[in-house]
Formats: sequence, structure tokens, C-alpha cells
Amino acid sequence: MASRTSRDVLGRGLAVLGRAIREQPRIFAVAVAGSVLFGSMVVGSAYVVGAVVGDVVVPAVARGSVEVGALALAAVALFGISVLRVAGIFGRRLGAGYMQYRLQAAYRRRVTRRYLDLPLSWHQRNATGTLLSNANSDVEAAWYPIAPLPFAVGTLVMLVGAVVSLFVTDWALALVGLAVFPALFALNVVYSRRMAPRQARAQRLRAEVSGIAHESFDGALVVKTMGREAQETDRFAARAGELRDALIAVGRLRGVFDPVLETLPSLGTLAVLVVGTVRLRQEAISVAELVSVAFLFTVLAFPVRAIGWVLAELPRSVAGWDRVRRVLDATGEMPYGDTELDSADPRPATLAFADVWFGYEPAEAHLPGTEVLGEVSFTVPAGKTVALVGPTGAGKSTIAGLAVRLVDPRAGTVTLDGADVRRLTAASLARTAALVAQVPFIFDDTVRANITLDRPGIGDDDVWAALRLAEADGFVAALPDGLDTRVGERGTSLSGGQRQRLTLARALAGRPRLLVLDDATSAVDPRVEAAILAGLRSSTAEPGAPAATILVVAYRRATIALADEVIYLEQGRVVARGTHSELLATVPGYADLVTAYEQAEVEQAEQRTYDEDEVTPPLASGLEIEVDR
Ligand SMILES: Nc1ncnc2c1ncn2[C@@H]1O[C@H](COP(=O)(O)OP(=O)(O)OP(=O)(O)O)[C@@H](O)[C@H]1O
Repeated sequence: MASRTSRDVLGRGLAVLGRAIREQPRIFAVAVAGSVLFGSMVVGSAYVVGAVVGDVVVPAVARGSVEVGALALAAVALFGISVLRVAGIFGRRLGAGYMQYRLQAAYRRRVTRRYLDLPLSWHQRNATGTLLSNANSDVEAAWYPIAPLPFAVGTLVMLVGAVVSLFVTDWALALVGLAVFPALFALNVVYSRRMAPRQARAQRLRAEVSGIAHESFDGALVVKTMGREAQETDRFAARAGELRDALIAVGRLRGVFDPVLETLPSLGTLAVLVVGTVRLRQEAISVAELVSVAFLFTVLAFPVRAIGWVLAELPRSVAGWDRVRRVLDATGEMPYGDTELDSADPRPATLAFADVWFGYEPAEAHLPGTEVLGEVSFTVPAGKTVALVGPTGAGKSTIAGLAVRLVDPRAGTVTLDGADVRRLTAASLARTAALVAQVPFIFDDTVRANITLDRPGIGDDDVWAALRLAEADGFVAALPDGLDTRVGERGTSLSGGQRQRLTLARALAGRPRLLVLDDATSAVDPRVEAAILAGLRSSTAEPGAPAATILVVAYRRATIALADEVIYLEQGRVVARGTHSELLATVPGYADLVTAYEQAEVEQAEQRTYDEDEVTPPLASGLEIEVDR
């Protein structure tokens, strides 16, 4: 079974190498040409050294005088061989390096491109750590054997050349070669087979150690607050210890095989000298030939190792390739259409759900999928604000995701201004609708870059207008470098509420015609949240800022009360819709939920302090009149 698996790995590994050669045939040809040149010069050097010893040195010693012409010729020949060897090494190394790094770069690009094409559901099923290692260490592992591959191919050619030249020289010496070369090859195969599982284990443990480290650092807050430092350290130390043992096992095997691999050619040289001396006595060969063959055996030992290097890397390459393929072959991307909504149209868009059904794909293919939404129909008329309210798990975030086409419905349609969102181009969809999620994502860049995201046509005035609407202009103005302030990885230098408001400003800066807020201001003071929504609803709040249609997942009474209409969901179904006051009066479940939200809010307000930013007075005063309490 084990050897079958090794054979499988060998076959599949060679297939991966075949793919690499098909992708970079020219560079591979250059590298192999360099390697063959090197190999030929290795064999050639043995014969030149033999000829120099046999035809120049020995006669000179016998005569007691040196023939200058012959010596000069020998020097030129040896120098010429060395130059060609260097040229061969240069071509081989350059070609192999180019090939390896070009393949790595190409596949990193393909993998990350694929990540962007694959749907959110796929990302939710795959851990961030895995995606990082797919694009980095797996791509690298897949193409590791490329570095020694041209050397190994050149060495095979060289071995054939060496055997042929041995036969041309003398059949008896050729037989020694036929015994030693295949033994060297077989030893390399055994070595790599023994090494494969040890290396695979070390590779797996490397990933596990970095996984634990990643988790400990990422969850540093939990680790510290729960007093788990010692346990986390132990967990890490245990796995790091396993990795150390695995690497020692690799080293131990290397320690056993390396001397044997070094010794075998020396034994070959010894055999050549013994057999050669007999053949010399029989006058079947000359001194020059004997020296050539003995020298050949000593210089062959090193290149033969290249075959072992390739074989030893194949299991790791296959493991890496399998993981890369899993990404490249993943399906489920959502193709865009070619319909463009009028980008110059500044009016708010109309969002409509018509008999929408949706279920998330199961984590594993054989499990049944769960239905999350059914018969969902509603319209958010242009310029209106609709609040989605419902108990936890009712499907509010799912509706928010469907509205901006993070996912597609299983049945039914979602339309923007009458156009099915599936038929829109990616650019048109991004220009028209913006989602602001509960968990904000801030790039390690300046405030300005975080808001513009390099989108064309967003100047500083637009940035400030968006910040004002998001109630973020106050704190940004107070930052040391204003818009040029760098906000650190994931916005760590900002409070939760400030981060949320920056991401809201980012969405607003694109002047979307539909704004979907999925609990996007939960970390902001409730009064500020209501002020933001009131500001967004009012087209006069900011000169030049178009009013967007708003779909808001809301949990606070003040926010809900600002909506023109409330859609109340339970278990993926629209249970009721109407104004906040209508629903309060007619739907007991709704009244209970909103009262519970209110109580939770009061408790929260007592326990936590929100960002202390002040509400801009005109909005705050307008709000007091509007909010239904
Ligand atoms: N990626 C997912 N894969 C599988 N099921 C999911 C996924 N996301 C959500 N669900 C399930 O879909 C249902 C609706 O989830 P959704 O997040 O839309 O509810 P919600 O009303 O926004 O809840 P909450 O108020 O807690 O945020 C839940 O039962 C949830 O468990």
C-alpha cells in the first residue's frame, strides 16, 4: 500500500512537473540546455584530465622534460572546459530560477484572482489561514522541484553520455559503470521514498504551528482576558516540539543516506582502479583512459544527487498542488451580466424583492442545505427608507446580502430600477448599491485612501461631505494629520464606532443610489446613529449629496422609527409590514421585540460608553420631533 502510494505520488508529481514544462517551455529549454552543457563538460573534463595526465604529464615525467606546446594546449583545453561548465551552470541556474519564480508569481496571481471571483459562500467555508497558505506556501511547495529539475534532466543525459563513453573506452570499465550508476539512482529513489512521509509530516506540522500562532495572536484579547496565556503557550510548545522532532527525523535520515550517497561513487572509483589496473596490464586501455574513467566517477557523484532532490520534493509538490487546485477548480462564481444602469442618473434607485427564496449551501456536499428565506417580496421605493426588523437568525443579513448581490436567490428575483441584479455589470452594481456591514474593515492606510479606495472622481470635498454625513468629520478633523492620518492595520488606532463611521463614509463617497446598512452603526451612540440616518434621509442635509434609497437592518427604536416603512421578519418570512406605529399596534411579536431592544439598549447605555462625539445640533433637534417614542 505504502509503495503504491509512493508510486501514485511519483506519477502525480511528474504530471505536475509536466504541467510546469508545458507552461514555461522556452525557459525550461534554456535551463536544460545549460544543464546538458554542464553535464557534457563534466564527462568531457574527465577525458581531458585523462588525456593531460596520460599524454602530457606521464611522458614528461618519463622524459624528465616538459613540452611547452603540449602543456599550453592542455591548459587551454582545461580552461575552455571550465568556461563552458560555468556557462552551463549559469544557464541552468538562471533558467531554473526564472521558471520557478515565474510559475510561483503566475499561480499566486491565479489563486488570488480566483478568490475574488468565488462567491462569499465559498469564502465563508474556508478559513483565512487556509486561504493565505494556499496563495503562499502551497504555491511555493507546488513549484519547489522546479529548481533542481533542469539539473536532474541534464544529469540523466550526462549519465547516458557517461555510459556510452565508458563502452567506447572499455567494456570492462563500462560494466563497473553499469553497476554503480543504477545503484546510485536506486539509492536516490529509496532515499526520497523514505524522506517523503517525513517531509510531508514536517510540512503539515509547520502549517499547524503557524495556525496555532495565528490563532493565539488573533485571539490575543480572549487569551489575555480569560487568563489562557500558559495553556496557549503549552499548546504552541507541544506542536513546536513535534515539529522539532519531525525535522530531526528528516535530519537523521539525511545523516544516514548522505554518506552512503557520497561513498558509492568512491567505491566505484576504487573498483575502476582495480579493474583498470588489470586492463592496463592486459594493454586493453591506456593510462590516459584509466585516469579519465577514475576521474569521471569522482565528478559524477554530485550531479547525480540532483535526481534525488527532485524526487524528494515531489510529495511536497503534490500536496501543495492539490491545495492550489482546490482553489482553481472551485466553482460557484456568480457571472455578471452586461446591463448598465444609467450612471449619470443621480436619483435614488428602487429595490424590489419578488418571491425570493434562499438557502445557504451546506458545509459539506452530502449534507442538506438549510432554507433561510421563502416567499420574500417587498419594494423599497426610490428615496424611501425601509427598516428590516426581526429576531436573531430571521434572515435580515441574508436579505441585505441579496440586495447588493453578495449571494443570488435560489428562486425569485431581486431588481434595481426594474433590472435583475444578475444582469447588471459588476461596475454598474458597485456604483448603484453599497452595503455597509456590521463589522467594519479598515485598510492599513490613510483616512483618505480608506474612503476613496482609489475610485476616480472622489476629491477631498467629496470625502469631507461623506464624512459629515457619517458624523465622522469631527473626529477625522481632530486626527493629527486629518485625512492623511494613517489608521493602522484594521484601523486599530480608532474606536469601534469611529471605524464603523469611516466605512459608512466610504460607502457614501461613491454616491450609491441604494444604501444597505446591516447594523452598520451598532457601536455608535444611539443618538448619533439616528442622526446619521436622519441626515442620510434628507437630501438637503448636505448640499449636492443625493438622497439614496435606504434599506437598514435596525435594532434601535429611534432608528426604526425613522423609517418610512418597517418590514418585520420571522424565520425567513415577511410576517408584517407597515409603519413603526402600525406594527407596534397590530403585531404583538414586533412590539415585544422592539420593547426588548429598548430594554437592552437602556442596560447597554448604563454599562458602556459610546464614542463621545456630539450630535450636530440641527439634526439632533430635528430628530427629537421625528422619533416616535
Ligand atoms: N454562511 C452561512 N451558512 C449557513 N447558514 C447561514 C450562514 N449565514 C447565516 N446562516 C443562517 O441563516 C439564517 C439567517 O441568518 P441571518 O444572518 O440572515 O439572520 P439575521 O436575521 O441577520 O440574524 P442576526 O440578527 O443574528 O444577525 C440563520 O439561521 C443562520 O444560522
